[in-house]
Amino acid sequence: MAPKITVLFYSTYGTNHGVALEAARAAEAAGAEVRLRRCQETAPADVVDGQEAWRDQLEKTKDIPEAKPDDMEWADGYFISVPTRFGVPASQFRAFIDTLGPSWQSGALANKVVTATTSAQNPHGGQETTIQSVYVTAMHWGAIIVPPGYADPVKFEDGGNPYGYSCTPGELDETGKKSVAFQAKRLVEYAGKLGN
Ligand SMILES: Cc1cc2nc3c(=O)[nH]c(=O)nc-3n(C[C@H](O)[C@H](O)[C@H](O)COP(=O)(O)O)c2cc1C
Repeated sequence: MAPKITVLFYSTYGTNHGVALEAARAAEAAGAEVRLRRCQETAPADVVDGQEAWRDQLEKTKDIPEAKPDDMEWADGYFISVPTRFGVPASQFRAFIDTLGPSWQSGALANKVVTATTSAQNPHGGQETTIQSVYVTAMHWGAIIVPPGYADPVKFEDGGNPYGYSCTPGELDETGKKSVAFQAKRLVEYAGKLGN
């Protein structure tokens, strides 16, 4: 059976949306069944509407289904991409995560493979801590974390974050896409090995 992967993202301005699209493409190419899901926008409508770039991004992704607990229960693995906010994941991601209490309690989140990516305005503005924060939550679920490490030569060209691909806005170039694809393929590979 094809491994089932949920690509879960939140994106205010499009960077993590771009990463999620690459991840979904690569996971499918690696043989997975993929659900691409976005975290619901929780910022007040007047705040979103007050920024053209934010409003445009929300409009652009309106046809991507919002993530539901079933998307997490269904999958064998998660590819998570979220922006850095003051060194940790955006609250829109956390708001979704906070709906997962019953799924966790029933044991439905255990034994999944997880990998994460992020973006931040500054290369040292919290990319590593954001990804690690996602992994801390994954550990509470009993997940198996699948970081890229330096297990592919592309990791010596993409900025070299071993926890997960990370970039600044506008930086997702061909090398970045190769890195995201490697990370997604590795996730699918390990989902398959575990055979949940
Ligand atoms: C409230 C807020 C907090 C942010 N905190 C950080 C930060 O701690 N470090 C940093 O480098 N960038 C920070 N940024 C910039 C975001 O990380 C950047 O906009 C994001 O990575 C873009 O991703 P997106 O295009 O998917 O929305 C912050 C942005 C906002 C709006």
